Amino acid sequence: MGSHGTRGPRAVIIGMPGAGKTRIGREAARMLGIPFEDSDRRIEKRVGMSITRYFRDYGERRFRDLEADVIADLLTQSSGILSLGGGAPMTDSTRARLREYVGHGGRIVYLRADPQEAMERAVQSGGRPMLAGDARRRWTELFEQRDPVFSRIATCDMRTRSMSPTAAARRMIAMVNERVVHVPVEAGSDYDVRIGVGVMDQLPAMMGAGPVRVAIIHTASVQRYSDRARALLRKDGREVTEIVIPDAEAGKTVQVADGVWHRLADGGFTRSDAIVGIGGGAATDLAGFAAATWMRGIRYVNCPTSLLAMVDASTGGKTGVNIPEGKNLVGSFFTPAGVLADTGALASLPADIFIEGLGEVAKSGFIMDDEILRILSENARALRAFDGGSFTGSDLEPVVTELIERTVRVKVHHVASDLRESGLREYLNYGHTLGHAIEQSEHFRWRHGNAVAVGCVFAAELSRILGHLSDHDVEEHRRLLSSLGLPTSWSGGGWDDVLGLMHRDKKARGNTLRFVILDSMGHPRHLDDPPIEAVHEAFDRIRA
Ligand SMILES: NC(=O)c1ccc[n+]([C@@H]2O[C@H](COP(=O)([O-])OP(=O)(O)OC[C@H]3O[C@@H](n4cnc5c(N)ncnc54)[C@H](O)[C@@H]3O)[C@@H](O)[C@H]2O)c1
Ligand SMILES: O=C(O)C(=O)C[C@@H](O)[C@H](O)[C@H](O)COP(=O)(O)O
Repeated sequence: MGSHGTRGPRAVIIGMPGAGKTRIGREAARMLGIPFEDSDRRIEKRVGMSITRYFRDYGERRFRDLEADVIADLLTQSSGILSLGGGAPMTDSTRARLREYVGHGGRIVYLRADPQEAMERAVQSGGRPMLAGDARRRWTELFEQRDPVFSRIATCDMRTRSMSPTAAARRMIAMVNERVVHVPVEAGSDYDVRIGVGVMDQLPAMMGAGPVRVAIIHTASVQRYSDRARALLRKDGREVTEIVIPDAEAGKTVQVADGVWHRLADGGFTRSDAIVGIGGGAATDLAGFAAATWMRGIRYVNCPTSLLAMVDASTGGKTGVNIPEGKNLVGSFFTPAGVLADTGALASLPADIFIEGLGEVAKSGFIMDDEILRILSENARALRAFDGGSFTGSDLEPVVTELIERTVRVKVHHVASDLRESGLREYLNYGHTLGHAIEQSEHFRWRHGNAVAVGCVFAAELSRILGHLSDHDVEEHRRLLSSLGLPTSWSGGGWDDVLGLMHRDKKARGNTLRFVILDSMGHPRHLDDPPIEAVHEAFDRIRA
């Protein structure tokens, strides 16, 4: 199975002779515990002679036909890492099959060693008919013909200069496992959310060529990821300013934003410069707000480090700060240039903050994707036992990566055509009307995802009271959330205060409340000005 459920190899490796396709591919396959296949070896097996001899006896034309045939078979039969002969992608029919494979989610890694090193290795190992004669000159000629073709067909471009085969294999696995969600933006620039271990390495590329100065805005808790970002950006020739903001909601204030604006002014930040937000959702909300407001908008890239920020806060362009009267009451819609959700950062995430993030994941399941609910349900015990220290490389890692991708896709579905939240996007606010009121009443001692979990039960109860959702579906909310270690009830606050806070929710219109409820699982709807008794009754039902 390919990385996205396609039939065929997990990855196909292409590259020049001497690039290390066999060595690195074999090592990656060993690490993954899957077979390694090499098209050249398969050809030799099929014809019972060496490639050099086949070439000599039958010529290149016959060899290429045979090669295309063998590769067509391998692309359907192999489930491991498949390395292709150096010239294979130059055959039209093979390229067409490779495109088809990519169309179904397959990954093609173009392995690029240092050209001099690859050439010497290829020349010294001998037995390569395409390098007959002046081998070095032939290698260079072939490189010039093949490089543009390889670059076009590959989905991952991997340079191995100064990497050991083990490090290169690890990097390759990370690239193959990377998920990319494209975010179309009406009347704006599209961008990508890249998810996987090590994706932060793509920060300089995502930053684009324009910015000379880059401000990294982050909390102290993620200093190590900021250090990495700074090193990458400096190596890429950017001037980096580091701005450390207070942790969590304390960092999401107008006062903190004001401090950032002064730092940007002192650093001479112009319209062509940029911001990187690193941290949980509070940090990326603040960084986005600083980017949206500095000179009326400069480029920014988010590098979320908490689960909640990876699945939700970093994408979609809602940026903002809280004021004492309410959460997220000041802000703007301003989309990032890209999002790098480096799942390696989850290694340092405290378990309770990981669990909290599952609140938004479950919300996305409730409103749209029952596969999310299935994955959560089937893996509840393992998710609840999350331990950052042993996360990377564990069986839980692909499960979490899948949940992140699916949740981001739910988000993108709702924001792509409704950036400014005039209707469809409001569905993402399921559970938030009460959720935000709980956070506010608890002075943010309750974490956002936990408050949203209770808010989802409240919204489900409201749906049931109004005759939309079945008893079973409401109990399913409670069962799933509790199995993940999330709260489903709240004993703080009082009805009058909570009602007042809900009236300040951004979905409210004039004097009327507006909620998102469910018609049935996966089918949200708006609820305008509901009978206040029903709202009160739903509130009573979530009291502990
Ligand atoms: N803009 C949006 O669309 C959107 C969507 C959802 C939530 N949000 C906002 O996001 C915030 C909640 O996000 P959150 O749950 O990430 O909370 P958070 O930003 O407060 O982060 C939680 C805690 O985890 C720490 N942390 C984060 N990553 C870490 C890591 N890798 N290692 C160690 N510590 C780490 C943070 O320093 C913080 O202490 C709220 O302010 C919420 O309103 C915004
Ligand atoms: O992106 C959205 O739109 C959302 O509503 C996502 C929510 O999960 C998120 O918590 C968001 O911050 C809520 O925003 P608000 O507009 O209700 O303040």
